Amino acid sequence: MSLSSFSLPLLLPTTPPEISHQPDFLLNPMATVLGPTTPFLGNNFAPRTRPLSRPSVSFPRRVVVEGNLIADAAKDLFLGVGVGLPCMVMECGDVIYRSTLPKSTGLTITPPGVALALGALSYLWATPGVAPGFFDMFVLAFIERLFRPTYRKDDFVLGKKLGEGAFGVVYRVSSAKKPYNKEGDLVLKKATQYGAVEIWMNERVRRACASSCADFVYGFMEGSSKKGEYWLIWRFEGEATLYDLMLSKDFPYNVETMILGEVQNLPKGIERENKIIQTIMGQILFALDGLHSTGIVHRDIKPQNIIFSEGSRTFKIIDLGAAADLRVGINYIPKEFLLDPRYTAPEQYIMSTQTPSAPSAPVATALSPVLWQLNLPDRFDIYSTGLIFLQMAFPSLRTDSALIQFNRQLKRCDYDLVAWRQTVEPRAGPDLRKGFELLDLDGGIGWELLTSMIRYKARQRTSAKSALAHPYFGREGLLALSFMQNLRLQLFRTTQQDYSEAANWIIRLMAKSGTPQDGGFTEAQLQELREIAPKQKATAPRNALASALRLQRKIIRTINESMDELNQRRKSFWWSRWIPREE
Ligand SMILES: Nc1ncnc2c1ncn2[C@@H]1O[C@H](COP(=O)(O)OP(=O)(O)OP(=O)(O)O)[C@@H](O)[C@H]1O
Repeated sequence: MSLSSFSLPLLLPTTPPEISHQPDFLLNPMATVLGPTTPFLGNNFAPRTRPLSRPSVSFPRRVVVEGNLIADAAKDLFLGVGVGLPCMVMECGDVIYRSTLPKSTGLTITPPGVALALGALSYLWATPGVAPGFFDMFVLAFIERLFRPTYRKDDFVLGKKLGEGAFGVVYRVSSAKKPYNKEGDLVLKKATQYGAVEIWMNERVRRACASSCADFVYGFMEGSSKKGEYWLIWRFEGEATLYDLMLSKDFPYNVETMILGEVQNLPKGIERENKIIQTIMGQILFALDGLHSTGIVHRDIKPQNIIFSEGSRTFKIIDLGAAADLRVGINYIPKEFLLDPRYTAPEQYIMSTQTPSAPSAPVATALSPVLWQLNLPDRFDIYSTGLIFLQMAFPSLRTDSALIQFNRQLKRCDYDLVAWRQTVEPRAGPDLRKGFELLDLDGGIGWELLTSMIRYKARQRTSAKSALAHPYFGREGLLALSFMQNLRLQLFRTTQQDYSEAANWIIRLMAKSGTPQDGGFTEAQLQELREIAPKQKATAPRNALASALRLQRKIIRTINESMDELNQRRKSFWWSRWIPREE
């Protein structure tokens, strides 16, 4: 039995309207208020064809029309949401005259319904992407597994050791397996801990943004599950990392032909260096944007983990062992402290410390857009990338000890890069001055980009995507900024301001625009404005802001509590079951 037929006895007037001598408003008082055909009440109450006896209470026509409009909108809303009494959410027609039942049109499209559907779609596609995540996990990953080549331990001939970290050893290897041995050298990492995480991340990256990271070939577990080692194989991308290249006194000229293909027709100097650094930064940010768009935060961005790919002539990211997949909540708080303190952002955690562990995968996936927006975890990598930018611009900051010292100085300045500049610039040596000059080119847009990346608060840092849209990367040659680029710069600045900066900006604007009488505000008036602004008591916008912040805190608390609750139940590394084992 359908809902509507089940509820009919409850909703119907017992006396057929034709034979009733009672006034209509007694049978159905609301019909009187909202008009005889008000859809809000369902047509059960208001037959369309029967002649109506006029109610004794009459309303002006305008009120009735407006009432109908409101009722229509309300019905649309109920239809859109699909929640309400049966005849509110579906067309029941006239129960007395069944012939008036509306013909089924299949789908009822209403504006609130469309708005809801669009809202749901944009939530599902918002970073890190709930819907693409499900497609990736249950379709793409599955298909990939069917078709990709598999490897075993004996398929490799070990070569030179390339590196040894705390969690694994890396070798250059060649493949003994035909026909893959023709495809050039490979890199093998024998990883103990975090090998499974790294395999997961590399597979995700290969499907979502292959060009961002070193070309991953295969990963499997070698040996028994207790004492097993994870073997990870990549294509050999090239000999040099950005760190190796930056160690050279010739940097950035040693990279010029590698990335630009030719030597620029410019004399050696800061303009030429700026162009090379700009290209490297663009490539790093492009790779990062790929990772972030798919919900992966690297967390160990440093020159040692950026390799130059000789094949594609671009810089790529390596070493995803410390990465976190925010789409499914894998590894976002590792047990050990994996991060490199030299390049770590001040917050040290990508997620609020109130969120100590990841929820189960379906919950994490469903909540991932909310968590992403609340924490903006990608800004962690942006800070590290800002430090790389700084090191490229200032030769004197390229050594480890200089970087550590810089970090201390910056901390003393409360992570305010402008304050740091004011402290060091007056007594700067030639290397430091050269760096400032390079960043000050073209009206200081390089410096502006740098300061938008190195900020204490993650929320105030730019994202990889908006950094890529910064005019620093849009310049044609070294010409002055065009009108459009200036506009873009203004837009970038506006979106990057925090509240206090915005207030100052408005004050400056008012100072410039001036008053009609005396052509501008006096310094005293401006000072007054500045002082008045922060002292303002409970105004409506301030109250709204405070309520929004309270609500945000409440949402975080609620989510965290539900996560902790979910985590009480034993959560295994469900995803590590996806890692193949060598038979
Ligand atoms: N795809 C690749 N192509 C060429 N060289 C690579 C590749 N992957 C890694 N390497 C080399 O191996 C070195 C170590 O790699 P990786 O950083 O992934 O290992 P790790 O054990 O995590 O090291 P660490 O803990 O020091 O970061 C790199 O510095 C790089 O020189």
